[in-house]
Amino acid sequence: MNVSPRPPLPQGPYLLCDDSIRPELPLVDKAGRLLEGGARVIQLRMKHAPPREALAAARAVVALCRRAGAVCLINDRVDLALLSDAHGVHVGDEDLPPEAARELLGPGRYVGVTARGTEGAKAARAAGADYVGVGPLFGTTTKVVAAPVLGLEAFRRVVADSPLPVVGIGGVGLSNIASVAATGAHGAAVVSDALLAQDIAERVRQLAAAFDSARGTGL
Ligand SMILES: Cc1ncc(COP(=O)(O)OP(=O)(O)O)c(N)n1
Ligand SMILES: Cc1nc(C(=O)O)sc1CCOP(=O)(O)O
Ligand SMILES: [Mg+2]
Repeated sequence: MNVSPRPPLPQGPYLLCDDSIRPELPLVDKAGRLLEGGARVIQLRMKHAPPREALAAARAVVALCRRAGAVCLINDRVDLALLSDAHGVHVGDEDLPPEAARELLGPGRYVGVTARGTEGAKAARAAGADYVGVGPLFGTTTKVVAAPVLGLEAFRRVVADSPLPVVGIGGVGLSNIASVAATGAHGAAVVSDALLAQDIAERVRQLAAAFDSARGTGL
């Protein structure tokens, strides 16, 4: 029997806890609000925190997530994932290759990889990834992405053809998360729409309800 050492990544909204949005709010507070709203997957994305602050934040956020029964992935940094006992990492073209991340993390943790289309998803699978983050799905102002916006139709084709679960990213929010769920995507990654909300926890609840209502309907 072939038993995976990692349970499948929970489906639904995939929330990024990002230090570039509302930088005045500590990462651990952001994570607490995301978890209060029921977040089941959090990616800690730190592009500005100096190394010691980043390590402390990773340890604190991972501990919070574990207490809440949520999965915590660290963006880019395999070293911080190991030091903080995170559930895994998310890596892209400018980070360690997924094979190296897998080698360091072993079979018990998740490796997520950025892909721009089906070919990237196939390569990620061959490299030992668990899921692919595919984007930019819609226009985003959170990051300058050196790839064209996919749009829903192209994204739907990637979801259909990908050998790995697909998490859509880029411009996803309450106004369109149902359309992402309807494609059959495993998850929908949300950054600014949640973190800029006045009530972050309530926004996460709304995102989850919208995703669940449309999951795989193909509408
Ligand atoms: C779920 C998810 N998908 C894609 C990305 C982008 O990762 P990457 O290409 O490494 O870019 P940065 O996030 O490091 O700027 C992601 N973070 N999460
Ligand atoms: C971090 C990131 N990666 C992307 C990619 O397409 O690879 S888009 C993105 C930012 C998404 O932020 P928002 O939800 O605020 O649009
Ligand atoms: Mg990266």
